Amino acid sequence: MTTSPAGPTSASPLGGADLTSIVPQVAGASSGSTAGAAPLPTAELQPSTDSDGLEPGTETSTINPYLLQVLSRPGRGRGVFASRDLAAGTLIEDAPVLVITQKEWDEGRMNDSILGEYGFCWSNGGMAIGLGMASLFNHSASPNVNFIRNSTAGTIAFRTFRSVKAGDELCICYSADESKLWFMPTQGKNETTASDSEEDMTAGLGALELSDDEGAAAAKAVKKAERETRRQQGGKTHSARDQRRARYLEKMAAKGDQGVKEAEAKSAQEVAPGSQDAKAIVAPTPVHASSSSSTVIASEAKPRHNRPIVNADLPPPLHSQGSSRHRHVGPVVLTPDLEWEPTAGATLTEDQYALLQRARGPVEVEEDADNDNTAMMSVWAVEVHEPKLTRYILDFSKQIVEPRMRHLKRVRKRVDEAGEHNYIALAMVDTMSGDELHKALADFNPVLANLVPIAFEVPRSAARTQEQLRERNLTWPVLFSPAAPRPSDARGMPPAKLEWVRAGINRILRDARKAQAAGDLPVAVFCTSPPESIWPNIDITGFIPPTPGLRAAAHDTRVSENHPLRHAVLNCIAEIARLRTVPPFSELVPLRNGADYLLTSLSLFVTHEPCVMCTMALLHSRVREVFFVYPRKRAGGFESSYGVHSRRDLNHRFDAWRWCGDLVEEELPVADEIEI
Ligand SMILES: C[S@@+](CC[C@H](N)C(=O)[O-])C[C@H]1O[C@@H](n2cnc3c(N)ncnc32)[C@H](O)[C@@H]1O
Repeated sequence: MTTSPAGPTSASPLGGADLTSIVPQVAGASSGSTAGAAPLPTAELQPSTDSDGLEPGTETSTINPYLLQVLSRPGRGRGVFASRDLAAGTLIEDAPVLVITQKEWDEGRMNDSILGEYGFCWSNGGMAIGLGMASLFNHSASPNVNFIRNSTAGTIAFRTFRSVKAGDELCICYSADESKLWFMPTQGKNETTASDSEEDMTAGLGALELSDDEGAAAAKAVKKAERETRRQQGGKTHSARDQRRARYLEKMAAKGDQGVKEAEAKSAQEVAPGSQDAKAIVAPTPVHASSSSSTVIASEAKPRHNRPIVNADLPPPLHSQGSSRHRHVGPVVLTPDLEWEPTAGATLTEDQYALLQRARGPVEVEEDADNDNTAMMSVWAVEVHEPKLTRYILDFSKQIVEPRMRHLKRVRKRVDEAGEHNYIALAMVDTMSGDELHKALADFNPVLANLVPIAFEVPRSAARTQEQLRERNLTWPVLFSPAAPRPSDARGMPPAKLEWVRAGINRILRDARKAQAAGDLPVAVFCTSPPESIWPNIDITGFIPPTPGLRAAAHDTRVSENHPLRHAVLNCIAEIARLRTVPPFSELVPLRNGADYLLTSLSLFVTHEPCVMCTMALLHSRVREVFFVYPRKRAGGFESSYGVHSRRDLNHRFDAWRWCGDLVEEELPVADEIEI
């Protein structure tokens, strides 16, 4: 294989290094998926110079099995190009990196040097300089390459995520928000820029504004706050949301420049809660994610079109494969887990289990009614004296559609001294009189004219337990329809779990207070994989073990992000979704089908009963249980009549528990008092 004639320039972090020295690494890493892609003879590797205004003279030859080329383009310098068609999902580069610690980076003022344009954010706030082709991928708002950092191996893998034609430039996305770039991106062939996008017509200009100039950023935020105030003074009616936002900006302004910058950065921030700092995103580095990470995903695969690119070549969008479809990117920085002291004891005392109260949805209310063996209803039945009439009577009964009788078996046999009696249930007593039924039978078939309707008291519902079945069959045989096993109260909960729940509740209350102090609504969430010591018995309950170590915390950011959908629960689910796309979570193989829904077998703590939208999101994510403090009787997802968490007409149900114990922090506003 030929050495790059252009090689690295003096401005390159590679210095005078010979690129051939990394070829074995690249070839080795790629060969697994290259199947027969032998390097072409050098004669065929000549870079194209005839189109696209490519500048001759600076190109390399192809240097790896995928025949990537380095070509220069006016306005954006060198870039990486495909010299042959590549299928989606092709690993085109697996580049080793040089890691520079955060201290070295800062002390060496490397951000201000040429390296600042080439560094990838790395774990623990460090930066990495990618060898091989890694540093030469240009930015595109509609990239065709994803990259995944692996801090353990010290490499960055670059993979096409849609098919690429020979001659296409291979681009990654440095940031979905082009206003955070430190240069004015130019548009490549067949590329969409942010400024073309309907979403953001000013993104290009934003790039100029977001320099390192702190004064400009602060001035911009102050202007925004002034606009907000002017709007308020204009005598318009303002929503509580507008007012909260204005108060938030005022608060930030009162904190001085730093506060204004924070507010500005937060509004602009697109990374998920939990990602470390917004500064890294606006810093002049190709920061494809925010700073620190143990192993980090990078590219934002989402193009800036409104519609996702649909391409038959796309690899399956499994988050377990690490191909992120998610807008949020950032490092794996897990929020600390709960600290708790498991208490001894086999069972909870009466006082203890009263600390948790089930939020009962409509199904449970219905099931409670079903549990009442004395709940009866009246039906008309006829006794069949001549077996040959049975068929006619059953045909007649099919004409009467009565949902309230669905749980009844049609025929009841009874044996007494006089012999065997067979009765067939036909209609509800409250829908017709005995005479009307008699006439209907005769009209249906004259052979039924002699039948006399008899009123019976029968069970109102199917049997949920074997015991109920025995009991109810004594009056009339009913169907057996066992209810999902669900505790009616916390009595069966292990005492250790109660302490764990207490720790979770204390934590969200503290987080809510912090959110409130920062100007947001005091609503906080913590979602976690419960410790194995408090799992239910897997063999009996069919409990799917949760993803170990997976956890996230979030709070409501509707005020600070000025966005109506940034509810705490949604923020938290989004963070879990993001975490599942990055190692180590992306590398875990689901234990069984359905085991890798976003919140499968996870527990979630939330200060306030979630709204219906958030409850539905929890249901879709298959959360296992939710603990909350403040109910929202009017519009909550649990305690209102919606009872989203436990409906028979939805395909998942989960437990919702209200914490009724002491609160470590002084009380937060109750849910119906804050506008959430
Ligand atoms: C990581 S380097 C990419 C390789 C670089 N083009 C080179 O020649 O070394 C990042 C720099 O490339 C340039 N660049 C990347 N994408 C660009 C784009 N879409 N438009 C203009 N310049 C771009 C910017 O100057 C940026 O600072």
